[in-house]
Amino acid sequence: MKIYYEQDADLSLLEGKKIAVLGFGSQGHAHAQNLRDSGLEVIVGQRPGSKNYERAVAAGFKPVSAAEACAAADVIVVLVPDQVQPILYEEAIRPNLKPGKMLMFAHGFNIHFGQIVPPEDIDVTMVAPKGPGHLVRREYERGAGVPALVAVYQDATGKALDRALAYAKGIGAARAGVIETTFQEETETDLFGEQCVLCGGVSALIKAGFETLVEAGYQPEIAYFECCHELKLIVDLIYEGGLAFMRYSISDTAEYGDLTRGPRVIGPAVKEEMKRILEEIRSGQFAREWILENQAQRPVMKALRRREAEHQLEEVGAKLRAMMPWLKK
Ligand SMILES: NC(=O)C1=CN([C@@H]2O[C@H](COP(=O)(O)OP(=O)(O)OC[C@H]3O[C@@H](n4cnc5c(N)ncnc54)[C@H](OP(=O)(O)O)[C@@H]3O)[C@@H](O)[C@H]2O)C=CC1
Ligand SMILES: CC(=O)[C@](C)(O)C(=O)O
Ligand SMILES: [Mg+2]
Ligand SMILES: [Mg+2]
Repeated sequence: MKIYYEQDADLSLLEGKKIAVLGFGSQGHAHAQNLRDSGLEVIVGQRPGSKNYERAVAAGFKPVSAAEACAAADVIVVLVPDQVQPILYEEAIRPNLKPGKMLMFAHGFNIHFGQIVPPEDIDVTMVAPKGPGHLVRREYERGAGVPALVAVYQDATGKALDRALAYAKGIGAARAGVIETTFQEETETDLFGEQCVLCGGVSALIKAGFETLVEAGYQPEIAYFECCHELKLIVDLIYEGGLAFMRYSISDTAEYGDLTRGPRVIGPAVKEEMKRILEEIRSGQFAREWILENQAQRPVMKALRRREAEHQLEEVGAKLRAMMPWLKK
């Protein structure tokens, strides 16, 4: 394993270069501001007429169209949603690629699954933060950083890795550690993580626990505090000191229940399903499904989003969170 830190990255490789950050959303707003605060020159490519445009202006940028940003830039970072990237690539990016420029991503989906095929005379790299965009900004501001993965898909200049590492340093990731990987490994592990553990697995676990208690006649408010609200407090301990520190902090009663019951909840059947989901990712089956879903104007996504929003957990949670104004961001 190769992991890089601040001393391994040379910011001067990007000094005097123009970096076009396309998109001012979750990752975009964080990368643009962190890079600028690191002393680098950033051009924000953001279409007008949206909240994100106003946010970019409020942050002191002068947003231009994606095409204009790409034409002016030496480094182009694609931080619009994955499903939008192939369209933006054809319309605004490809016509403005010149030999020696570097095209960058924060996730490998479109390159790995062949939705974007760049010309051979440019560098193609990735710096993928292992955390949500808003934390990429928040951590940077307090002198810390969110770890990231770095990968090189094409090295036309011979300097692709060093330039990508400079970028990783610019967004603050090198403070926490930047692990070298490939587009394939990043794409497959990122999709697996968000589907099975971080987002899909956790949401399903919370809902199953909540529903079990409510169906047994317990108060939904108590079920919410127990199975959802307190999760953050427990995860914070794991984040700080691993499972051992979490188990040190909880009662012996909780720890015994954890050790004996946890593996029954997440048993062999769950792991078997995880393996099937991983295979769908590796084979491209998930990618095809998601690409077609977008082409069909997202019928499944819309139906599922609606159904989720109507879940009792969300209703009860909104009511309880309103009484804790300090949670609001
Ligand atoms: N979210 C995260 O924390 C993480 C994301 N990533 C990766 O980073 C990349 C960006 O993701 P994320 O930050 O979530 O993206 P967002 O959904 O936050 O991106 C929103 C940005 O894209 C613009 N945009 C959306 N649709 C269009 C369109 N049709 N044409 C032009 N611009 C559009 C938005 O502009 P407007 O306001 O005008 O709609 C806005 O600037 C992805 O590759 C993702 O996989 C990687 C790690 C974590
Ligand atoms: C936040 C993150 O890393 C994710 C879950 O991979 C994503 O938003 O795609
Ligand atoms: Mg991720
Ligand atoms: Mg992801």
